Amino acid sequence: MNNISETIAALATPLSASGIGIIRVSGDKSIELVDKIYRGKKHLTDYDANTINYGHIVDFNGNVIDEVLVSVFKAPHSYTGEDSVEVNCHGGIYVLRKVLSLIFDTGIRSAEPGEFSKRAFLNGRMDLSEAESVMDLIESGSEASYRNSIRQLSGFLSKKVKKIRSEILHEAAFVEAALDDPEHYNLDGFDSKLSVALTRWTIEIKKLISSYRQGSLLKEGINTVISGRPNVGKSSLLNFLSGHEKAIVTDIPGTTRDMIEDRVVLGDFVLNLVDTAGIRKTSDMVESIGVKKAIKAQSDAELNLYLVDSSDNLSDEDIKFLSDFDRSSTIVLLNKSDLVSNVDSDDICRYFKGHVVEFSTITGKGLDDLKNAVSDLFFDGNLDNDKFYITSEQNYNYLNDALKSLELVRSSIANGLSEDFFTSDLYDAYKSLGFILGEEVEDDLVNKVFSDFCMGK
Ligand SMILES: Nc1nc2c(c(=O)[nH]1)N(C=O)[C@@H](CNc1ccc(C(=O)N[C@@H](CCC(=O)O)C(=O)O)cc1)CN2
Ligand SMILES: Nc1nc2c(ncn2[C@@H]2O[C@H](COP(=O)(O)OP(=O)(O)OP(=O)(O)O)[C@@H](O)[C@H]2O)c(=O)[nH]1
Ligand SMILES: [K+]
Repeated sequence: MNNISETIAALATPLSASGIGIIRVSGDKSIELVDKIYRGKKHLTDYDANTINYGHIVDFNGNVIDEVLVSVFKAPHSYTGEDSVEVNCHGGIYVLRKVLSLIFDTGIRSAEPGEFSKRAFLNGRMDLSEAESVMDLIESGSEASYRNSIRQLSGFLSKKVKKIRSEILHEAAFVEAALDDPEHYNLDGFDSKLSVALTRWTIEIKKLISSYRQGSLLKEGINTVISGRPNVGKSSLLNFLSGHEKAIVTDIPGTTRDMIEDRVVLGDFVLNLVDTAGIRKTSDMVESIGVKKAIKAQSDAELNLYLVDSSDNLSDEDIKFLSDFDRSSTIVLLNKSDLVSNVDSDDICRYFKGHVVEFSTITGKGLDDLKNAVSDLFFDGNLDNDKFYITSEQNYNYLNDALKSLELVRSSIANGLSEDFFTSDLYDAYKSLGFILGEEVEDDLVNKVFSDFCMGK
C-alpha cells in the first residue's frame, strides 16, 4: 500500500454527467500501461512530452470504449513530478466507470485520496505548506479564503518560513564556527546582535500565530446559530442567506422542530448556519428534543444571530436571553423591520450592549450592517486583504514550538549563559519551522495533511 513505485489512477473530475471527465494516472509505468488500452496515430510511449493526443480507449478485444484525448507528461514535468497520463473521456458516469476499470485491469491501482498531491510533495514539486493549501483552495467558499489559499499555494508562507530559518541557521552556524575556531570568529557583541534578530523573528512568528484563529474561521467558516422565539423569522433568515428554500417557513409557531444546517457566504465570510427549533417550553416530545439540541448548538456556536420580531413586544424570555448574551459572539437582528416597529435598538440596548441590526428577510434590509457586524466581531472591523492567515492547527503548533525555543534562547542570553548553551535551542526552532515545509516530518503527520484531500487530487 501507498508505495510510490506503483502506478496509480483516479477520476480527477466528479463522477457525474458533464462535458468531459478526466482520469489521471501517475507513476513510472503510467505511459506504457495506459498504452495497452489506447489506440491512436502512435503509441503513447512515442508521443512528445507534455502533449495532448487524439485517439480511442479500446478494451482487450479491441472494442472501442470511448473517443478520447490523452495528455502525456514526462517526469519531472508533471503535477506529481512523475510520468503521468490524463485521459479526457466523455463525461458520463457509465463511460468513466468503464474506462477507469479498464485502466485498473492493466495493473494500475486506485489512488488514495490526496495521493497525487502527496507524490508531488514527496517528489519535491511542492513543499508541505504549498501542498496543504491545494485543498484549502478547492474548498474555499469565499473571496477571502480563496485569496489566502492561493497565496499559500504560491509559496507565501514557505518564503517567510524559509527566510527566518536560514537566518537562524546562519546565527547557529556562526556560534559553532566561533567555538571551533575562536581565532577567526569573534563572539564579542554577538549576544546583542542575536537579540535584535530574535526580536525580529519572534515578531514575525507571533504575527503568524495570532492569525490562526481568524485563518481557521476563514477556512472552516464561522459556526453560527440562528436563535430566537418561535415565528420571529429564523427559517426565513436561513433561506434568505442561503438563497434557496432550505427550511420550511410558515406562520405557525414551532414549525422548525429540528436543526437545519447550511453553509452560506456572507460577503468575505462563510457562515456554517444552524437554524434551531424555536426555543420555548413545549409539551411536544419531538419539539422538546429539538429545543435541547438548539440549546447545545447555541453553546457550541462561535456566532449567535438572535432574532427578535420588531413588530411584536419584547417578551420576558427575550429580555432574559438578551441580558445573558455575550456581546462578543452575539448579533441581535431586529427582524421584520419592514413592518410597523414596536421594538427599536434603544429598547434592546437596555439589556444588550452589543451589535443590533435592523433587518428584514423580505426586503433584505440590514444585510450590509450584518456583514459589518460580523467583520467587527471577528476581524476587528477590517479583514485585511494583504494579511496572510495561517489555517492549519499543525502549522499553528509548529510555530508555537519554534517560538518557545526562541524564547529559551532569549532567556539564556538574559541569564548570561555562554553561547554553546543555546545553539541547540536555535536548532530546535530551525527544526520546528522545517516541519511547516515538510522537512523531516514523520510519515504519519504527512499522511494527516493528505488524508483530508479528495479523490483524484
Ligand atoms: N488537466 C489538468 N489540469 C490541472 C491540473 C492537472 O494536474 N491537470 N492541476 C493540478 O491538479 C492544476 C495545475 N497544476 C499543474 C502544475 C504543474 C504541471 C506540470 O506539468 N508542470 C511541468 C510543466 C510546466 C511547463 O510546461 O512550464 C513542470 O513544472 O515542469 C501541471 C499542472 C490545475 N489544472
Ligand atoms: N413582514 C415580515 N415577515 C417575516 C419576516 N421574516 C419572516 N417573516 C414571516 O414570519 C413568519 C415566521 O417565519 P419563520 O421563518 O417560519 O419563523 P421561525 O422563527 O423559523 O419560526 P419557528 O419555526 O416557529 O421557530 C412567516 O410568516 C414569515 O413569512 C420579515 O422580515 N418581515
Ligand atoms: K414558523
